[in-house]
Amino acid sequence: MDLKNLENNWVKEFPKPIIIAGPCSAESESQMLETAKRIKESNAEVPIFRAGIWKPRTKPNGFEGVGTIGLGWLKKVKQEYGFKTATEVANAHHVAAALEADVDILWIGARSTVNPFTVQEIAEALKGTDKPVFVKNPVNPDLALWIGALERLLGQDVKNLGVIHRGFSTYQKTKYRNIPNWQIALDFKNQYPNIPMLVDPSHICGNRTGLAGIAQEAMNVGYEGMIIESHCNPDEAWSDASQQITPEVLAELINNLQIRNSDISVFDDEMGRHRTLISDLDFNLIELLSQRMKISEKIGTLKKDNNIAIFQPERWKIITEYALQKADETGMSSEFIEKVFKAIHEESIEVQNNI
Ligand SMILES: O=C(O)C(=O)C[C@]1(C(=O)O)C=C[C@@H](O)C=C1
Repeated sequence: MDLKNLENNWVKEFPKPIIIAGPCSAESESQMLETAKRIKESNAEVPIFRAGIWKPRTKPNGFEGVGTIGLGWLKKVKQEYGFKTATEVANAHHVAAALEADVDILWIGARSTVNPFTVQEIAEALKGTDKPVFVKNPVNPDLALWIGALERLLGQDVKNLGVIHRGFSTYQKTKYRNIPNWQIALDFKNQYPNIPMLVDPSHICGNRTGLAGIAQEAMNVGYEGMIIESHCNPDEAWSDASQQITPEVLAELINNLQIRNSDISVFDDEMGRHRTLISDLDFNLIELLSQRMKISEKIGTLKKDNNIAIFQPERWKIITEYALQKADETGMSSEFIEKVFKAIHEESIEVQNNI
């Protein structure tokens, strides 16, 4: 059995988009029940209630979760409000306790996905379970590590799988807590269209204002749903207060989501024409790039014969400035053109280095 052949029929049990919502951490029975009640009363379609029971914190002395007592509260949420329940597991003890408490859905967090020993331990503890298990992307942008974690689960006969895109750590200060790096998630989706992918706007944004935008972008590219943090009193939350929203704000966010149709055949003719044009342009782009690299090779030979450094910052500065000016004139994003030209320059230097 291969990841590509998994049927993942468990998804069909849930309305699309699948929404998992609830507090970052379970704090008390009353906090859990009030959050659950208000999500229920908001009438948003949320079939699964989440809560962190064990919290991996960056530094010691932070709130590390209430532990197993919280599993009883999750059970109450299920009994009183009919939600399925979900929590994160990070070692074999967590798995044993969560299975014992009949939590319905489990996920492996981003800090665990990076560690093959941890993933292997969790996978072995989950051996043969038919509960759905989600794997969050690793904190570093490594697609193979993400896929490897799923393979470890499948190796233990865990066949109901899903993934969560929660963004990637970066040292740079950005408007995100974890930069989305959509391309990695889309590469995953491309390779494994049969594995449901949820977005985690809370961890990508780290604040309340960006959540709706990220959730919508994920729906636009065909994600199956989202996992999002909601707390009855977000400002007083014991963990990640700045990214949690009330159940009422959550309901508004869900109700405003536009869900797109994945079937493109309705536009067959028009889409076909546009796609032919794009194919032509792509062909020309590659032709031009190839011509550019051949000229770079000639320059490279001149440089080698005359013992001149390959990297020429003055010339490169002129090229970049011109490209950015053109980007502006044609209404394209300067970040995009900068990225493209950096990639071209890198390759050009490589070509000259190989002479
Ligand atoms: O103009 C040159 O010297 C080149 O080799 C070409 C080129 C480029 O690809 O544009 C490559 C390397 C230099 O750093 C600057 C420019």
